[in-house]
Amino acid sequence: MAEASGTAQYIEVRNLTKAFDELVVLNDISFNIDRGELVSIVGPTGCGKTTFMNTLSKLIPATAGDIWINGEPADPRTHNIAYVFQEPTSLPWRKVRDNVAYGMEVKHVPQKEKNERLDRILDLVGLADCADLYPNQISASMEQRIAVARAFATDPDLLLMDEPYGQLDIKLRYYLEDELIRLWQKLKATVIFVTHNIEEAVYLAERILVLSNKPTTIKGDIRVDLPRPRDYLDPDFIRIRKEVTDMIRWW
Ligand SMILES: Nc1ncnc2c1ncn2[C@@H]1O[C@H](COP(=O)(O)OP(=O)(O)OP(=O)(O)O)[C@@H](O)[C@H]1O
Repeated sequence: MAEASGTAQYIEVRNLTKAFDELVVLNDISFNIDRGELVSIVGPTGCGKTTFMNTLSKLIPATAGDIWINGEPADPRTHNIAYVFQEPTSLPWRKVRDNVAYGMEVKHVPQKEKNERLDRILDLVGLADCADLYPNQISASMEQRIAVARAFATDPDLLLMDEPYGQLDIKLRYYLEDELIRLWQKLKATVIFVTHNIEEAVYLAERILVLSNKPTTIKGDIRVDLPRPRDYLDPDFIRIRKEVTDMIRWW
Protein backbone atom coordinates (compact mmCIF):
# COMPACT_ATOMS: atom_id res chain seq x y z
CA MET A 1 0.00 0.00 0.00
CA ALA A 2 1.35 3.39 -0.95
CA GLU A 3 2.33 5.74 1.80
CA ALA A 4 0.14 8.86 1.74
CA SER A 5 2.08 12.02 1.09
CA GLY A 6 0.21 14.05 3.68
CA THR A 7 -0.11 17.10 1.41
CA ALA A 8 -2.84 18.37 -0.89
CA GLN A 9 -0.56 18.63 -3.91
CA TYR A 10 -1.76 16.82 -7.03
CA ILE A 11 1.63 16.22 -8.66
CA GLU A 12 4.69 16.21 -6.44
CA VAL A 13 8.16 15.67 -7.81
CA ARG A 14 10.49 15.00 -4.92
CA ASN A 15 14.27 15.07 -5.02
CA LEU A 16 14.38 13.64 -8.54
CA THR A 17 17.91 12.74 -9.59
CA LYS A 18 19.03 11.01 -12.77
CA ALA A 19 22.62 10.11 -13.55
CA PHE A 20 24.06 8.14 -16.45
CA ASP A 21 27.16 6.63 -14.81
CA GLU A 22 29.24 9.65 -13.74
CA LEU A 23 27.10 12.18 -15.64
CA VAL A 24 24.55 13.75 -13.30
CA VAL A 25 21.80 15.13 -15.54
CA LEU A 26 18.93 15.86 -13.13
CA ASN A 27 20.14 17.01 -9.75
CA ASP A 28 17.71 16.72 -6.84
CA ILE A 29 14.72 18.39 -8.51
CA SER A 30 11.58 19.09 -6.48
CA PHE A 31 8.37 20.92 -7.46
CA ASN A 32 4.59 20.62 -7.30
CA ILE A 33 1.83 20.98 -9.87
CA ASP A 34 -1.85 21.61 -9.20
CA ARG A 35 -4.55 19.51 -10.82
CA GLY A 36 -5.47 21.04 -14.18
CA GLU A 37 -2.35 23.21 -14.46
CA LEU A 38 -0.48 23.62 -17.74
CA VAL A 39 3.19 23.95 -16.87
CA SER A 40 5.94 24.53 -19.40
CA ILE A 41 9.56 23.43 -18.98
CA VAL A 42 12.29 25.37 -20.74
CA GLY A 43 16.06 25.18 -20.44
CA PRO A 44 19.35 25.35 -22.30
CA THR A 45 20.14 22.79 -25.02
CA GLY A 46 21.16 19.43 -23.59
CA CYS A 47 20.19 20.28 -20.01
CA GLY A 48 18.09 17.13 -19.78
CA LYS A 49 14.53 18.08 -20.75
CA THR A 50 13.89 14.78 -22.51
CA THR A 51 15.61 12.83 -19.73
CA PHE A 52 13.31 14.66 -17.32
CA MET A 53 10.18 13.62 -19.22
CA ASN A 54 11.41 10.06 -19.68
CA THR A 55 12.03 9.81 -15.94
CA LEU A 56 8.66 11.33 -15.03
CA SER A 57 6.88 8.91 -17.36
CA LYS A 58 8.89 5.99 -15.92
CA LEU A 59 10.26 5.12 -19.36
CA ILE A 60 13.63 5.21 -17.62
CA PRO A 61 14.23 4.68 -13.89
CA ALA A 62 15.24 7.58 -11.65
CA THR A 63 18.54 7.30 -9.81
CA ALA A 64 16.84 8.79 -6.74
CA GLY A 65 13.61 10.55 -5.85
CA ASP A 66 10.16 10.00 -7.27
CA ILE A 67 7.00 11.52 -8.64
CA TRP A 68 3.78 11.34 -6.62
CA ILE A 69 0.29 11.63 -8.08
CA ASN A 70 -2.56 12.45 -5.76
CA GLY A 71 -0.63 11.31 -2.70
CA GLU A 72 0.69 8.03 -4.18
CA PRO A 73 3.99 7.20 -5.86
CA ALA A 74 3.34 7.30 -9.62
CA ASP A 75 2.91 3.81 -11.02
CA PRO A 76 2.15 3.16 -14.71
CA ARG A 77 -0.03 0.19 -13.64
CA THR A 78 -2.41 2.36 -11.65
CA HIS A 79 -1.85 5.88 -13.03
CA ASN A 80 -2.39 7.02 -16.54
CA ILE A 81 0.63 9.04 -17.64
CA ALA A 82 0.27 9.92 -21.33
CA TYR A 83 3.25 11.03 -23.41
CA VAL A 84 3.31 12.93 -26.70
CA PHE A 85 6.71 12.77 -28.38
CA GLN A 86 8.32 15.19 -30.80
CA GLU A 87 7.99 12.72 -33.69
CA PRO A 88 4.55 11.62 -34.84
CA THR A 89 3.83 8.13 -33.58
CA SER A 90 0.84 6.82 -35.50
CA LEU A 91 0.41 3.21 -36.48
CA PRO A 92 0.45 3.19 -40.32
CA TRP A 93 -1.93 0.24 -40.69
CA ARG A 94 -4.68 1.90 -38.62
CA LYS A 95 -7.06 4.57 -39.84
CA VAL A 96 -6.96 7.98 -38.13
CA ARG A 97 -9.99 7.09 -35.99
CA ASP A 98 -8.41 3.80 -34.86
CA ASN A 99 -5.11 5.53 -34.13
CA VAL A 100 -6.84 8.02 -31.85
CA ALA A 101 -8.74 5.16 -30.20
CA TYR A 102 -5.56 3.18 -29.57
CA GLY A 103 -4.73 4.70 -26.17
CA MET A 104 -8.25 4.04 -24.93
CA GLU A 105 -8.03 0.41 -26.12
CA VAL A 106 -4.81 -0.04 -24.15
CA LYS A 107 -6.56 1.41 -21.09
CA HIS A 108 -9.59 -0.87 -21.64
CA VAL A 109 -12.09 1.99 -21.83
CA PRO A 110 -15.56 0.41 -22.31
CA GLN A 111 -16.81 0.40 -25.92
CA LYS A 112 -19.68 2.88 -25.52
CA GLU A 113 -17.58 5.40 -23.60
CA LYS A 114 -14.72 4.92 -26.05
CA ASN A 115 -16.92 5.77 -29.03
CA GLU A 116 -18.41 8.80 -27.33
CA ARG A 117 -15.00 10.18 -26.34
CA LEU A 118 -13.65 9.40 -29.79
CA ASP A 119 -16.34 11.38 -31.59
CA ARG A 120 -15.88 14.33 -29.24
CA ILE A 121 -12.10 14.41 -29.55
CA LEU A 122 -12.05 13.94 -33.33
CA ASP A 123 -14.37 16.89 -33.54
CA LEU A 124 -12.35 19.03 -31.13
CA VAL A 125 -9.11 18.52 -33.04
CA GLY A 126 -10.65 18.83 -36.49
CA LEU A 127 -9.90 15.24 -37.49
CA ALA A 128 -13.52 14.16 -38.00
CA ASP A 129 -13.35 14.67 -41.76
CA CYS A 130 -10.29 12.49 -42.18
CA ALA A 131 -11.19 9.85 -39.59
CA ASP A 132 -11.26 7.12 -42.25
CA LEU A 133 -7.95 8.00 -43.88
CA TYR A 134 -4.63 6.30 -43.14
CA PRO A 135 -1.64 8.22 -41.67
CA ASN A 136 0.20 8.23 -45.03
CA GLN A 137 -2.75 10.10 -46.55
CA ILE A 138 -2.52 13.07 -44.17
CA SER A 139 0.05 15.79 -43.42
CA ALA A 140 2.70 15.75 -40.66
CA SER A 141 0.75 18.30 -38.62
CA MET A 142 -2.40 16.17 -38.89
CA GLU A 143 -0.38 13.19 -37.69
CA GLN A 144 0.82 15.13 -34.68
CA ARG A 145 -2.80 15.99 -33.93
CA ILE A 146 -3.51 12.25 -33.83
CA ALA A 147 -0.90 11.87 -31.09
CA VAL A 148 -2.31 14.80 -29.11
CA ALA A 149 -5.89 13.57 -29.54
CA ARG A 150 -4.93 10.01 -28.58
CA ALA A 151 -3.31 11.25 -25.38
CA PHE A 152 -6.19 13.52 -24.34
CA ALA A 153 -8.73 10.80 -25.16
CA THR A 154 -7.34 8.56 -22.43
CA ASP A 155 -8.23 11.21 -19.82
CA PRO A 156 -4.69 11.04 -18.37
CA ASP A 157 -3.76 11.77 -14.76
CA LEU A 158 -0.76 13.57 -16.22
CA LEU A 159 -0.04 14.48 -19.83
CA LEU A 160 3.62 14.90 -20.81
CA MET A 161 4.38 16.68 -24.10
CA ASP A 162 7.99 16.83 -25.33
CA GLU A 163 8.26 19.56 -28.00
CA PRO A 164 5.30 18.16 -29.93
CA TYR A 165 5.29 21.06 -32.41
CA GLY A 166 9.05 21.55 -32.63
CA GLN A 167 9.26 20.23 -36.19
CA LEU A 168 6.32 22.15 -37.64
CA ASP A 169 6.40 25.45 -39.46
CA ILE A 170 5.45 28.54 -37.52
CA LYS A 171 1.94 29.03 -38.89
CA LEU A 172 0.93 25.47 -38.11
CA ARG A 173 2.53 25.74 -34.72
CA TYR A 174 0.43 28.79 -33.82
CA TYR A 175 -2.66 26.97 -34.96
CA LEU A 176 -1.90 23.83 -32.96
CA GLU A 177 -0.97 25.83 -29.87
CA ASP A 178 -4.44 27.37 -29.91
CA GLU A 179 -5.91 23.93 -30.41
CA LEU A 180 -3.96 22.61 -27.43
CA ILE A 181 -5.28 25.43 -25.23
CA ARG A 182 -8.82 24.62 -26.34
CA LEU A 183 -8.40 20.93 -25.54
CA TRP A 184 -6.78 21.66 -22.19
CA GLN A 185 -9.54 24.09 -21.21
CA LYS A 186 -12.35 21.77 -22.25
CA LEU A 187 -10.91 18.49 -20.99
CA LYS A 188 -9.16 19.91 -17.91
CA ALA A 189 -5.97 17.90 -18.20
CA THR A 190 -2.81 18.41 -16.12
CA VAL A 191 -0.05 19.05 -18.65
CA ILE A 192 3.75 19.36 -18.61
CA PHE A 193 4.92 20.82 -21.92
CA VAL A 194 8.63 20.88 -22.78
CA THR A 195 9.83 23.35 -25.38
CA HIS A 196 12.99 25.07 -26.63
CA ASN A 197 10.84 27.99 -27.63
CA ILE A 198 10.41 30.58 -24.89
CA GLU A 199 7.68 32.41 -26.78
CA GLU A 200 5.70 29.17 -27.04
CA ALA A 201 6.10 28.60 -23.30
CA VAL A 202 4.79 32.08 -22.46
CA TYR A 203 1.92 31.68 -24.91
CA LEU A 204 0.79 28.33 -23.49
CA ALA A 205 1.67 27.98 -19.85
CA GLU A 206 0.24 29.06 -16.56
CA ARG A 207 3.67 28.50 -15.03
CA ILE A 208 7.13 28.13 -16.51
CA LEU A 209 9.84 26.08 -14.84
CA VAL A 210 13.26 27.21 -16.05
CA LEU A 211 16.00 24.56 -15.90
CA SER A 212 19.70 25.32 -15.41
CA ASN A 213 22.65 23.79 -17.21
CA LYS A 214 23.77 20.32 -16.08
CA PRO A 215 23.74 19.12 -13.36
CA THR A 216 20.23 20.43 -13.81
CA THR A 217 18.12 22.08 -11.15
CA ILE A 218 15.15 24.42 -11.31
CA LYS A 219 16.46 27.93 -11.73
CA GLY A 220 13.14 29.74 -11.85
CA ASP A 221 9.42 29.15 -11.37
CA ILE A 222 7.56 31.92 -13.17
CA ARG A 223 3.81 32.43 -13.08
CA VAL A 224 2.27 33.59 -16.36
CA ASP A 225 -0.84 35.40 -15.30
CA LEU A 226 -1.94 36.79 -18.68
CA PRO A 227 -5.42 36.70 -20.20
CA ARG A 228 -6.15 34.35 -23.12
CA PRO A 229 -5.87 34.43 -26.04
CA ARG A 230 -2.44 35.86 -25.39
CA ASP A 231 -0.88 38.56 -27.49
CA TYR A 232 2.80 38.21 -28.41
CA LEU A 233 3.08 42.00 -28.56
CA ASP A 234 1.48 42.69 -25.18
CA PRO A 235 4.14 44.47 -23.03
CA ASP A 236 3.51 41.99 -20.19
CA PHE A 237 4.04 39.08 -22.60
CA ILE A 238 7.33 40.63 -23.74
CA ARG A 239 8.38 41.28 -20.13
CA ILE A 240 7.86 37.64 -19.11
CA ARG A 241 9.57 36.38 -22.26
CA LYS A 242 12.58 38.56 -21.42
CA GLU A 243 12.60 37.39 -17.80
CA VAL A 244 12.76 33.74 -18.92
CA THR A 245 15.33 34.48 -21.65
CA ASP A 246 17.60 36.25 -19.16
CA MET A 247 17.52 33.16 -16.95
CA ILE A 248 18.51 30.82 -19.77
CA ARG A 249 20.97 32.90 -21.75
CA TRP A 250 24.57 31.85 -21.63
CA TRP A 251 25.93 34.42 -24.11
N1 LIG B 1 20.81 6.97 -22.28
C1 LIG B 1 21.75 7.87 -22.05
N2 LIG B 1 22.99 7.50 -21.70
C2 LIG B 1 23.95 8.43 -21.42
N3 LIG B 1 23.77 9.76 -21.46
C3 LIG B 1 22.53 10.19 -21.81
C4 LIG B 1 21.47 9.29 -22.11
N4 LIG B 1 20.35 10.02 -22.40
C5 LIG B 1 20.72 11.31 -22.30
N5 LIG B 1 22.02 11.40 -21.94
C6 LIG B 1 22.75 12.66 -21.71
O1 LIG B 1 21.96 13.45 -20.86
C7 LIG B 1 22.06 14.83 -21.22
C8 LIG B 1 20.69 15.41 -21.43
O2 LIG B 1 20.10 14.87 -22.61
P1 LIG B 1 18.60 15.22 -23.02
O3 LIG B 1 18.37 14.64 -24.38
O4 LIG B 1 17.69 14.81 -21.93
O5 LIG B 1 18.66 16.81 -23.08
P2 LIG B 1 17.62 17.83 -23.73
O6 LIG B 1 17.60 19.02 -22.85
O7 LIG B 1 16.33 17.14 -24.01
O8 LIG B 1 18.35 18.12 -25.09
P3 LIG B 1 17.86 19.07 -26.29
O9 LIG B 1 17.91 20.46 -25.77
O10 LIG B 1 18.89 18.78 -27.35
O11 LIG B 1 16.47 18.59 -26.67
C9 LIG B 1 22.96 14.88 -22.46
O12 LIG B 1 24.25 15.22 -22.04
C10 LIG B 1 22.91 13.47 -22.99
O13 LIG B 1 24.09 13.15 -23.66
